[in-house]
Formats: sequence, C-alpha cells, structure tokens
Amino acid sequence: MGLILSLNPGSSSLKAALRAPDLVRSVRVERVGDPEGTLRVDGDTRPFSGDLGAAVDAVAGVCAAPEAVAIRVVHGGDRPGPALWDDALTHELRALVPLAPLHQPGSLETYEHARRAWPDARFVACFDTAFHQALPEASTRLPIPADLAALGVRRYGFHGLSVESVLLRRPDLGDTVVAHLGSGCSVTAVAADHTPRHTTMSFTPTGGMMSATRSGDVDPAILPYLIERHGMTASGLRDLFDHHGGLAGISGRHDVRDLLDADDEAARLALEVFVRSAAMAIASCATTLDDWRALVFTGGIGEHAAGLRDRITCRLPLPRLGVAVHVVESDEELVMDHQARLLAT
Ligand SMILES: Nc1ncnc2c1ncn2[C@@H]1O[C@H](COP(=O)(O)OP(=O)(O)O)[C@@H](O)[C@H]1O
Ligand SMILES: CC(=O)OP(=O)(O)O
Ligand SMILES: [Mg+2]
Repeated sequence: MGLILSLNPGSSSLKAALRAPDLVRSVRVERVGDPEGTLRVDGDTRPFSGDLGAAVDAVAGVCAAPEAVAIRVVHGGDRPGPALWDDALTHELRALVPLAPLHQPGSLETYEHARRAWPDARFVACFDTAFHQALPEASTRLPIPADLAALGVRRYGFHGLSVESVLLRRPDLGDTVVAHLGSGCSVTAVAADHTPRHTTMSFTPTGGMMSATRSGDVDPAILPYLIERHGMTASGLRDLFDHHGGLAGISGRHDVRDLLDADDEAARLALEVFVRSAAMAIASCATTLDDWRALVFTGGIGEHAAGLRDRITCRLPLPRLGVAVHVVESDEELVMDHQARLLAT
C-alpha cells in the first residue's frame, strides 16, 4: 500500500506523520512562528522559528513524495466524513473561515504549500467536526429562537479526530469523558457505543472551557457592554476572545510549560482558573452519560502535565463514582491516515 502523509496544523503546532501504513517518519513543529519554536524529525530536535508555511516546507524537505496527503481541517460544516480536496472544497472551506478564524486559514495555507510540494498527490480533508455530526439535537441546539437556529447557529463541536484516535486506542472504556487539553481545550462525553453525547466547544472553537489564548464561554451580555460602553468593534472582540483570552488573558503567557516554571501571582491564578474550568467542563459533560466509567486526558497538556491532571481530578469524586482515569496520547494523524487510505488509494 502507498505512502500517505498526514498533516495536522493545530493552533500552536504542525504535526506530520508519513505512513506506509507503518510509521515511516514523524515530524513535529511546536510553537509555530515563535522564536522559541522547535522542529523534531523522528527523534532529532532543533530550533525552528519559521511560520506555518515554512513548517510545511520543512516537512516536505524530509518526506518522500506521498501518494496521498491528508490534512486536518477544523471546520467542515455539516460534512459527516472526510472528502477529496478539489477547488470546490477550497471554496466551501474558505466560507467557514469566520467559524474557525484561528484554524481554517492555516489548513488552507497547509493545502496550498503541500500542493506545491507534491503536485501529483491526491488530497483529503479530514474534519474535526465530522465526529460530532452524530451529537443529539439536545446538544447541537443552542437556546436561541428557531429562526436564528435555522441560519445555522448551532453547536458543531471540535477535536473530533482526537476523540476518534482515543476511541481507536481504547475502544472498550464504556461511557467516557475525553478531556482534550492542548492549545485548544475541549471536553467531550462519548457513550460506550462511541456516539457523542455532548461537547463543550460550540459554534466555533472559541467556546466551551478556557484554552491557551481563547476565553471560552463568557457571559454573552459582556459583548454589548463592551460595544456600547467601550466602543469595541466586531474584529476587536474576535481578537480579544481568540488571542487575548484564556491563560494568555490572565497571565500574558499562553504555554503551560512557561506558567508551571513561573513563580508569580498571575501565573498561579491563570492555572487555578484553568483547573476549575476543566473540572467544571468534565463534571457537566458527565451529566449526559448513563453510566460514567472513564475519564481520558489527552492533548499536550492532558498528556504531559501530571500535576495539573491531579489538581483537576482532585475536584471530582471519581473513586466514589467508580470512574477510572486514563492518559491516552492523541494521534489525529493516525485517524487521518485511515480516512485517507479508504478515500484516496
Ligand atoms: N511537558 C509539558 N508540560 C506541560 N504542558 C505541556 C508539555 N508539553 C506540551 N504542553 C502543553 O501543550 C500545549 C500544546 O498542546 P498540543 O495538543 O500539542 O497543541 P495543539 O493545540 O497545537 O495541537 C502547549 O501549549 C503546552 O502548554
Ligand atoms: C479545535 C482546536 O482548538 O484545535 P487545536 O487544539 O489544535 O488548536
Ligand atoms: Mg491539536
């Protein structure tokens, strides 16, 4: 079977895996666009301060030409599964930029760079939203009038590829809450039959629990207040809630590694608000399950920050409920590889 390259542009990283179908090469760029960024090719890490386009080009420099390239796209609208990427799809995905402004432009840019690097490959778009198309209406319907809901204002849900990768590795956990804590953070309740019951991110990846630079849910009345009293504009509000909220909003720093190393009050407060936000999201998602059995931590923070995991689980009566805690490495690239093999080879 042929070589497939999976490209996963996240809000702070680019992860790539070349498979045949066994893993041939793994590339990971962390802190994309940051002077302290790194590029890891298999086990070898070096500094890398380039932007996303340069990161895709760096992947191209170390990967043999693939038969197909799978690209993670955060917002796929109502699409229930992956799609072959053509000009019509590019047009469709561009229209969704306002619904995922931190991510959608990066996926489109990744596609453009990858197409230049591998003009003969087939391209597949793999959507974060697709898994959540099976959410019940009681979860997708927001408490707003029907005419606004009919305009498409609804919960979509994100990190679906990550949740699918957890279920691929651990299919037998029973009713599960998956806490994906990365640069973007979301919590999803999944029934034992792998259907989603609820997820915290909503119309866009800005909503839900707080993230590295995103505020998550805030009192909606704050918006008209800031517009009327402080003259804020729509683009100013978008910038505030997407770039200057979350950990960054409270502490001026968005990387949990920096906050754990710091010894100041703002860093401590940011982490405490984060811990509460995660614990509350987990508890509220669990209310949609019939027989809660497992809590899975995944994503960069969920997998690596053991101290924060403990602080979150301490707030939840997990032993009394008989809920087991697991740490499962998110492998969105593996799910994308499977999807592309079915669609493009
Ligand atoms: N060893 C670590 N300890 C604590 N946090 C970590 C560690 N490694 C990574 N992280 C956190 O994980 C975040 C990135 O998560 P990741 O899921 O890889 O990001 P993305 O959302 O870009 O896919 C970083 O912002 C960092 O805060
Ligand atoms: C949807 C989302 O927030 O993705 P990421 O965690 O990669 O930013
Ligand atoms: Mg990610």
